[in-house]
Amino acid sequence: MVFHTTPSHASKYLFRQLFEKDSSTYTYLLADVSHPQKHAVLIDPVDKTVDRDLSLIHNLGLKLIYAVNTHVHADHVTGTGMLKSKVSGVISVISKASNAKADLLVESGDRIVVGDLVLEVLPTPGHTVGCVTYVTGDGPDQPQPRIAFTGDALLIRGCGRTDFQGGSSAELYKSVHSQIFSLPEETLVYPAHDYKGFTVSTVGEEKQYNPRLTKDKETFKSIMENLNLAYPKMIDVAVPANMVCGLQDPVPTTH
Ligand SMILES: N[C@@H](CCC(=O)N[C@@H](CSS)C(=O)NCC(=O)O)C(=O)O
Repeated sequence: MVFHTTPSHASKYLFRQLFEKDSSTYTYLLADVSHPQKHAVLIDPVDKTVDRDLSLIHNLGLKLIYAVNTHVHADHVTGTGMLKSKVSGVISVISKASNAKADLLVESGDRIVVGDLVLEVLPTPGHTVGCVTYVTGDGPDQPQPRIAFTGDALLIRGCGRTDFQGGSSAELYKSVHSQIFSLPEETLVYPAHDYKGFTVSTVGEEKQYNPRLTKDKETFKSIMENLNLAYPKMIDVAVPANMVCGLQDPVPTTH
């Protein structure tokens, strides 16, 4: 149990931060363990680590309901399609704005409900057109402080690049400031990647120390135009696959 919850909720929700080392991707497992069936959600699963994640879910006695993506990833294939093929009833989720296929296409203000746990959808385009942040609800029965799963919009002391998939530095600046930096300062920030060894931050910390997003908009745009990053190695495979959630409607295996 890692949530910094009030004592009354300390044993209600389960949270795990999982890592896929080849793409430095974080996957998050959340569950309402007070729910009779222990409903669970995976955020940003990776194909290579689906078996690890399912083994954990099995060990913990959880029932996976949702496999959720923050966006169409360019550096790895999502595990969403594999999860659907291995666990019946799993609902794949991505934003409507991503133009990708999934069972549930979410947009601003939508809520994903997992037991009593609520994930609210905040539109945070800029790294890609369809990026969203999922933030836990602010009701009294929700984790305290709130938790924001920012995908690649906001990384710890960084942010997602804006040079492909409809990326826009001006849009990303607006998204982070209006949607994420407006959350309570103590809100925990859990990104989709980390390349520096960080695991978690807070909105207040990023508002103070993020070396890109603390700058004015024009300086930010200039920083983003001069990152000179190589394209992700898997982009040509990952983007088309992730437009169908890895494998949206898998053909059942016959033996
Ligand atoms: N070397 C990796 C890709 C690294 C990279 O470009 N990361 C993206 C997020 S995944 S599309 C990014 O936005 N990075 C921002 C930054 O400042 O590093 C690979 O080849 O896969």
